[in-house]
Amino acid sequence: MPPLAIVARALTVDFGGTVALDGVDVDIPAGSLTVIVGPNGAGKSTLLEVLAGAREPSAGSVDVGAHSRAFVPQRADVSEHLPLTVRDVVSVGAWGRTGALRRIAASDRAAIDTAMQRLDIAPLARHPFASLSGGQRQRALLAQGLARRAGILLLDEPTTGLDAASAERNRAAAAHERARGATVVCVSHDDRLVSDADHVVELDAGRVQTTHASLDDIRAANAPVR
Ligand SMILES: Nc1ncnc2c1ncn2[C@@H]1O[C@H](COP(=O)(O)OP(=O)(O)OP(=O)(O)O)[C@@H](O)[C@H]1O
Repeated sequence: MPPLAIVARALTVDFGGTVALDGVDVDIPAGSLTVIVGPNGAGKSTLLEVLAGAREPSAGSVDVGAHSRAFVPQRADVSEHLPLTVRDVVSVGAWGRTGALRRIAASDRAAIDTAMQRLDIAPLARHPFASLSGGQRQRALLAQGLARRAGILLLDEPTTGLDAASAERNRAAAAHERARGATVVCVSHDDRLVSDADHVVELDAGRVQTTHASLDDIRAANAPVR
């Protein structure tokens, strides 16, 4: 049994009568690429938010040990009116390491530059974030997550709505993070990303249906990937 980066037990999230998660237990192996799959409304994004520490569950526990976490939601939570450049938005990723009011270290600046290059947004560094297209914003937010250099990187649908080249770039970024030693957890409907996974968690109606070591495992079990 490999060491675990995340141990979640009996997670329940109740949105005032809508039970999004209903007693979910998940173990995420350290250093794995885990993909959470399932139909619309299954509770995937809610589970990712709870694993990221971005949402308190109604009941249950999440243990990440000493790992730091970086969470990349699907959409930007950045006001259109804030005069932030793309580089500013990516730099927020380093705040998790330095604190917002401390000087950004040279190693953090290098991580910010590398993340922007990896997602091919370096030419947009000085552009206002609000002027970016949806796909460009998604890449900037993923770059923000990479700049954090966290032990656990949680990505909500990192390839949805992107052109083929951008989707491939984001899959490569996830693979690179795993190769760096990070534990990467994605919610995705992307078969290619699922086929890269070491571990697949299938959710339906707020419950874990099955966990699989890989896409081949799912196919062998005849379970459709939705
Ligand atoms: N903030 C919220 N308030 C109330 N209900 C919510 C909220 N967020 C999610 N839900 C409900 O919780 C359930 C699970 O939603 P969630 O977004 O986690 O599903 P999902 O599997 O990520 O779906 P999709 O594939 O469509 O993104 C759904 O019934 C949804 O309507």
